[in-house]
Amino acid sequence: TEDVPIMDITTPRNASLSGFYKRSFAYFTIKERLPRILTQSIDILVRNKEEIGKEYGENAKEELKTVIGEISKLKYEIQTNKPMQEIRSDAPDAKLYNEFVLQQPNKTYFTAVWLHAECYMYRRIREIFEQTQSLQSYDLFQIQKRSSFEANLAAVLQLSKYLVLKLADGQDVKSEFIKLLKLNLWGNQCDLSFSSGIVEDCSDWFQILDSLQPNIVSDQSEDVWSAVSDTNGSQIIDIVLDNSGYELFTDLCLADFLITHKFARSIRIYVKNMSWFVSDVMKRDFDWTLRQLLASDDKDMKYLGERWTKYLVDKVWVIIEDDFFTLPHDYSLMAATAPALYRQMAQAKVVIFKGDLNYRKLLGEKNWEPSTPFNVALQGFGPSKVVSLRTVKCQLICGLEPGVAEALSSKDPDWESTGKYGVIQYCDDIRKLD
Ligand SMILES: O=P(O)(O)OC[C@@]1(O)O[C@H](CO)[C@@H](O)[C@@H]1O
Ligand SMILES: [Mn+2]
Repeated sequence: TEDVPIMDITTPRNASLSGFYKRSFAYFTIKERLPRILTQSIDILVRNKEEIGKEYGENAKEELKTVIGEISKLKYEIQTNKPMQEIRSDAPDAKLYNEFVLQQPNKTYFTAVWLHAECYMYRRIREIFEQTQSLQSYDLFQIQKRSSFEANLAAVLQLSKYLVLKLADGQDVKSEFIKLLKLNLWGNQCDLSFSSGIVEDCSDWFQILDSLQPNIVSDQSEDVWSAVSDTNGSQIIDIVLDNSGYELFTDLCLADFLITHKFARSIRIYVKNMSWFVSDVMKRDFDWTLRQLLASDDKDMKYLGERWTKYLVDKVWVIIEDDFFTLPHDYSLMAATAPALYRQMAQAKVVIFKGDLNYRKLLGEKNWEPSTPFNVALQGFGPSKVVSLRTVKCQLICGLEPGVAEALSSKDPDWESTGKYGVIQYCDDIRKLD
């Protein structure tokens, strides 16, 4: 990357995050994290070659060689700051990608908007598998996602018991809801693109929930409660998922609680339709998780598996796959790019967005002045009431009291990229843009 005109500065205020700013987490991600994710994926393919051959046929073993070559090539293109090429695919989203990249002023990995470059990398991985005969449906990150769920079984077990015994009793529903909301927030720490494939055990959250309160740097859980517990109007709640494993389990517990206490008649659950940011949930991860619960020896886990399967059968829970969630577009572009999805979300009482990537998309990947109100940072996006549950894993934020960001930076300079802090933010007065 010697000949790249990277600026040795932090991200200027109000600029888009980009690898162009050397003193940023975006730069670090493109330089170190993304290539590492690709290297580790190759290792996993090599290690599982025989297994893959058994499952996908002998031809798959041959095609794996091509796949590995293509992934290495992608890694080289990133590291040497090449321009993002056209995606060669007939899939409808490929056309949108190609048009989108073409419109951007900066097309190389380090100079593009970070969100665009990072989404594009995962789309290219998809393209590599699309071009094979035998590995069309292979999910590069499946092994990691599954072992992360397994590594967190203790926490899943603990939460199952709590949900079945305690949260069903109807005592102090409000405080139980807020507790579950916070538990769900911290579940977002379990993200594999962050731990670069290293599975972490996030058990014992209930014990430490109170002690984590100071780390919620913007906490609008009271407002979330008011919106969710409103029994007038729409009784549909939307959840835009993030990661598989323990986080997904906490999401389903929240969705379960909302149904049990009649805060929603139905929950629509949005998933990714390709392997995404390593740990993000696809429909098949969701189904696999339910199968794990159904097959469990633990009676509470099994019971939840049965109840949730019934919710799906009865369409109390509905899983929705939509291309929009794997496009590089931020949410302010949803109304124009995916109008049907936008109208659908407008039917919801609230839409809950999970995680850091969704937050980046909500804020348009812009380095806002941290005290900017959430409703301004949303830049006109607001099909309905918007909730964000996000642990802070990269350098953008809004809705903080003046001085909070500065105080955190002096106390803990890396505070924005560790996932140690979190926000629960809410907006019901969208500023419409003209
Ligand atoms: O959306 P998630 O799972 O909470 O986080 C996704 C994430 O790992 O991807 C980005 C960088 O690769 C980071 O901003 C963030 O930490
Ligand atoms: Mn994720």
